[in-house]
Amino acid sequence: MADRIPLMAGNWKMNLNHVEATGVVQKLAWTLSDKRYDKAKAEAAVIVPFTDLRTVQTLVEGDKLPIAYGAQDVSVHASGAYTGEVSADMLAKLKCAYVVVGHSERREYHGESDEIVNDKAKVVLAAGMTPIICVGEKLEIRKEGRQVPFVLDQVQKVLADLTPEQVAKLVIAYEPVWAIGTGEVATPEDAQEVCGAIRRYIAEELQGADAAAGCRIQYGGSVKSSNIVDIMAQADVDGALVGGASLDPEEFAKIVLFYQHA
Ligand SMILES: O=C[C@H](O)COP(=O)(O)O
Repeated sequence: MADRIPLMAGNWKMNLNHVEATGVVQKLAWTLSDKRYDKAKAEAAVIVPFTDLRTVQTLVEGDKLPIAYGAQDVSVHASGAYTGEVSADMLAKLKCAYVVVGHSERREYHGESDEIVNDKAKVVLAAGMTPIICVGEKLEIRKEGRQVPFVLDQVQKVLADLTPEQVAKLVIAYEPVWAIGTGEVATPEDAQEVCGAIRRYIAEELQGADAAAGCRIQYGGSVKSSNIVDIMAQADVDGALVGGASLDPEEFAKIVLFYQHA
């Protein structure tokens, strides 16, 4: 896995208000420190609702916690009359390290296309943060055995016009939609098949070998402490985007600390 430090990102989705966030982040930090967490072996991040960001920032900075944080979405617009939107500069001002773009729930419920996801990735990069760009196929595509070409087509579109240097630093999350929140986890081999194909495609067809070697590719979909070790044993899986299991700080800490059992 070269020198790519695995990224374990907990996507809280629309769960945990800012008061609850304090307790969860503190408990996560205590548990990690208790278990001698080593930042060089895995990076821990929480991807929280917008309303939690300032609280999490204050906690992380104040107590110097070894936890990165970020947002779940961003506007493509820089500023102006876009009611309800949050700009990349606003997130950068809150010192977000990461911004998730193109999550399948945004694609499904808010009609986000690959082109919008590409625009969002660009504004995140321009504001100095790292996008976690989500791709993944629905069940019918998987049943037809078309998951690899389908996801590579998404990858080509969401990475359009990005430079090799930008791609080397970003994160791609492969999340088969049929495995999200369903308890239906892809096998480690399923995850490797698509993550490996993404890396080869970037190397051979898109931004080149250095970009492919630097880019971190996560798996997401019903990740738990009981399956993370086998998933992380795959050559092209550089971490996980974790939904439900990240709401429990003890369970999420076990996922971050997967390397202690690898
Ligand atoms: O962003 C996270 C994914 O949607 C996975 O969610 P899940 O772990 O609850 O299946």
